Parts: sequence; structure tokens; C-alpha cells
Amino acid sequence: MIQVPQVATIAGIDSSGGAGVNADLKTFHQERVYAASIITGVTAQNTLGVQGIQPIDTQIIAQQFQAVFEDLEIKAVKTGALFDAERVEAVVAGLKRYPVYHLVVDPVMVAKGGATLLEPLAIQKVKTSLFPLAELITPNLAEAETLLGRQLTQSETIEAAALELQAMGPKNVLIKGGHFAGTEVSDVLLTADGDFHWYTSPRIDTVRTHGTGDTLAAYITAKLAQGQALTTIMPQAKAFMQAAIGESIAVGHGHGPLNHWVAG
Ligand SMILES: Nc1ncnc2c1ncn2[C@@H]1O[C@H](COP(=O)(O)OP(=O)(O)OP(=O)(O)O)[C@@H](O)[C@H]1O
Ligand SMILES: Cc1ncc(COP(=O)(O)O)c(N)n1
Repeated sequence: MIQVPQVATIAGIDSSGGAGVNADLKTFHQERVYAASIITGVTAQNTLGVQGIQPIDTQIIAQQFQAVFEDLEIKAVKTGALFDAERVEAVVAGLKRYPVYHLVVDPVMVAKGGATLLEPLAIQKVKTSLFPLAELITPNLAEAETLLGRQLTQSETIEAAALELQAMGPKNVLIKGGHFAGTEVSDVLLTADGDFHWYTSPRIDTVRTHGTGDTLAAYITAKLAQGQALTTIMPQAKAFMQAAIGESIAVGHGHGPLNHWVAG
């Protein structure tokens, strides 16, 4: 029998297949890890926006945790859209019952089209209950600003922000720069030892970026499950993102999905 690293995503479904659980599962499959999914909510959305959201009952979230963790050997977990405080509490309870070392928390707050994927009241719970469990958190710039309640405009203030986010409990912090203006995209990783690592790539001029954050966090989760270190993973992750965004596929009429078939 072939042994395969097993991971789980805890996130919402995107009916159009580009973001959320759908992006995670495609990335995991491409990177050759076996993936389970614990669904927190269902969205009616496409590349033009989110038309509806139905969070999943917390009882069935708890049952999904039990079903997955009492059978599979889950090495790494990624969280995505959690929608509200009740769902955050259910997920934190599940992660406390079934702890994993490799926990990647993508604090998804707002979809590309502007829809809220985490109610403002739930943000404090994410900071105080979920972040301390995480090996890595991956806010984008806008999410980092919301988490800290101020604007981040320069690399020094972004490094200071990463330190402040690390003080909330996660071992490592990755602030993503996809939302920064300019011809380059820079992400900064603050590692547990206090070092900063900047990763810069040319900005691809496209609106076809539906699910970029999910895909990056899922890629990192897959590689953590395979035993790689964050600083080894990041250059590969950036190359994967560059290809998955650059070699775009013709799907939908708005913020199109990525090409998860690219080599990575
Ligand atoms: N136009 C682009 N060109 C090249 N790389 C990009 C581009 N947009 C995003 N990226 C890369 O994709 C990854 C995800 O970053 P981004 O800031 O878009 O995350 P995000 O906002 O959380 O994504 P999402 O909106 O899907 O939740 C990062 O590594 C970032 O550098
Ligand atoms: C269910 C779900 N999870 C996450 C996202 C974020 O992705 P994006 O910011 O690219 O819309 C999304 N749109 N939908």
C-alpha cells in the first residue's frame, strides 16, 4: 500500500469552483497529498461575485471533525472562510479536541467581489482563540489592516505589523502583498526565530485571481504535511502562484479561477 500524507481543509464551498474548499482540494491533489474537507458553509458565487451564503450547522461541523479525525491520519490542516463567531467557536473546539501541529490559518474576511466572509464580530475570536493554535497565519494586506486596526503602507510598517500579529500567538506570519499597488508583488514571512523573509515577483496584470489566497495557503499546507520547512516552501509556492495566475484558463466572465494544473 502506498502511504500518502493526509491533510484537511476547513472552509466554505464556492459553487463556481474557483476559491474556498474547491481551490484547496485542487491544490492538494496537484501537490499529491490526500485531502479531507470539513465544510463550514456553502456559497452561491461565481467569478462575478457572491450571491448567497449559508453557514453550516455547528453540530454537523463537530460531526465532520469526529468523522475525519477519528479515522484519517491528518498531518496538516488549513482553515479558510469561517463566516461568523459561532462557526469560529465550532472550529476552535474541533481543533482543540483534535490538535495538529501544522495548522495554517488563512483569515479570509472579504471575497474578491466584496462580500463579507467573516462577520466583524467574529474577528476578535479569530485573534484570541484561533491564532494561538496556528503554525502559520496568512492574512493579505487588507486583512492585516483590519486585524490591527490601522493602515499599512510601507515595508517597515508591514514588518512591525507582522511582529504584532505574531504576538497574538501564531508561530509564523505571512503577510501577502497581492493587494499592494505597483509592478511587483511582495509577500513577507516572519518566522518563529524573528527573521523576515521577503518574496517578490512581477505583478501579473490580470483580474483572473479568484482564489489566489486559498491556493497559496493550501500549497503551503501540502508541503508542511510533506515535511518541508516554511523557508524552503515559500520560493516554490511563489513560483506555483506565478504559473497558476499567469497561464490562465478561460472560465467565467469576471475574476476567473487559477490554473491548478501547472507544474508545482
Ligand atoms: N497579480 C498578481 N501577480 C502575481 N502574483 C500575485 C498576484 N496577485 C496575487 N499574487 C500572489 O498570490 C498570493 C496570494 O496573495 P493575495 O494578496 O492575492 O491573497 P488574498 O488576497 O488572500 O487572495 P484572495 O483574494 O483569493 O483571498 C501571494 O503570493 C501573492 O503574491
Ligand atoms: C467560499 C470562499 N472562500 C474563500 C473565498 C476567498 O477567495 P477570493 O478572495 O479570491 O474571492 C471565497 N471567495 N469563497
